[in-house]
Amino acid sequence: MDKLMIEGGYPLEGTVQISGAKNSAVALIPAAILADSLVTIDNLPEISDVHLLAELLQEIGGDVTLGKHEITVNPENMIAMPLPNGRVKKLRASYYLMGAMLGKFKKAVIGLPGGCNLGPRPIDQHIKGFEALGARVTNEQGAIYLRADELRGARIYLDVVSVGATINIMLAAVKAKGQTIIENAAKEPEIIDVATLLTSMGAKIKGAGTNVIRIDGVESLSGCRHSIIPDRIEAGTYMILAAAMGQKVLIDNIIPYHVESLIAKLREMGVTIEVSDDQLLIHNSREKKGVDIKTLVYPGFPTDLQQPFTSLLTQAEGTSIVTDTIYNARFKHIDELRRMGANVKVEGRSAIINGKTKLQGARVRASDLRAGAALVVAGLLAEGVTEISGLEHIDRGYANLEEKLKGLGAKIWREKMSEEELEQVKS
Ligand SMILES: CC(=O)N[C@H]1[C@@H](OP(=O)(O)OP(=O)(O)OC[C@H]2O[C@@H](n3ccc(=O)[nH]c3=O)[C@H](O)[C@@H]2O)O[C@H](CO)[C@@H](O)[C@@H]1O
Ligand SMILES: C=C(OP(=O)(O)O)C(=O)O
Repeated sequence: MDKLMIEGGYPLEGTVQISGAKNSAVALIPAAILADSLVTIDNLPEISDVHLLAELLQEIGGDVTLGKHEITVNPENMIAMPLPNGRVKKLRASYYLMGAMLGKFKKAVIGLPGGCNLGPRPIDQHIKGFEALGARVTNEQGAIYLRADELRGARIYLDVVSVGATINIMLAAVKAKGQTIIENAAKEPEIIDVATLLTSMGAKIKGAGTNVIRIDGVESLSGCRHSIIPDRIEAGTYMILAAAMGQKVLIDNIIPYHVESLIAKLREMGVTIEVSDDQLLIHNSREKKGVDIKTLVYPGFPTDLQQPFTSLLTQAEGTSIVTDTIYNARFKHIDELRRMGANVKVEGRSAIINGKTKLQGARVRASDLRAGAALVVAGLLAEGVTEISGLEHIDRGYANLEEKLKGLGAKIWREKMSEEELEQVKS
């Protein structure tokens, strides 16, 4: 197992290319199950979640070719093979196999998903949707069993605005008989991306990106080619890094409109940002003001950027308050930031940060994907060397992190963990 080593204090300068969106890719790959012929998806990020999903599609008989930036899926020989254990537990998005397999085969057995441990992450709204479409859903020893004689369109009001439930219901409904209406749907750009792929396959979907989505079921879906949108969370992470340590950093291949809430907050802190069609130029300012953020569903400030943003706030003057309204326990990075010298405390759903503080390199552990991003930001800011374990989380969502950061001038490398360190991580 590797650890990430960062020698902090070096300014960042240059251009970083943003990869395709993780949270699109992990829904688009399962969506390919629904087609009758070859689906090709490009601008694919090189992340472990993509590898796991490719392997899962192979487990159910898919003919899958995974390249560096492209995946092709031939679903012709797929079968409704149960997937109760193994890889499904290693990522969150394995829950999309439920919607896609139910939509295609009218049955599926899928283990409960894994993913970042951010406190409770129920899937009751996904199940409510599947049941409304006519499926019988049971939980048997940690695996979800879904069966339907036929799927019929229904009106489904989501009690909680959920990205996963919105996409999963779309996947199950595209081939159902009649019309499905999802009310109080999530509006994230990744939902539009999935609807775009399904539409290219022949689905009839209106309203993706608004809070009411209408789907008219079709008999069959065919193969197509699709290009994934840029990852707004990866882009946001590099924007935060540029604001923390950058002199002049160009963030390339993005949709600036998708990161407006972050642009607004960085400007409020005193960071200068020039916006063009598919790029952002970030100039660092030495003095940054503290700001408050509250995470909200899109287009509000994304919960997935809350953790790296907290590291940046340790460098801002005054008190900042970060409140996460989506996940109440998304603060596992705070103890690690304190270990590095940050003056932060957690009260209820908020982290209170007093800046500006000098950070010191330390041995820290990434408990989840964006906690890892927070520690990378802190490591680049800190004096001395920071050692980050828990890299398997970071590798779920950041494509070529070291190469991208080295290209900007960071001192960052991977090292094998010693036997003693491995024992410490396990205990
Ligand atoms: C693979 C993927 O796309 N992951 C993203 C997705 O996760 P995910 O789709 O799992 O997150 P949701 O949007 O579903 O969750 C939002 C909130 O709704 C709650 N909830 C959700 C479903 C449900 O059936 N019942 C319920 O109570 C959750 O506990 C959470 O508090 O959106 C999150 C919120 O933007 C992001 O942090 C994740 O990066
Ligand atoms: C929470 C995240 O991922 P997942 O839902 O895949 O665990 C994330 O991308 O920040």
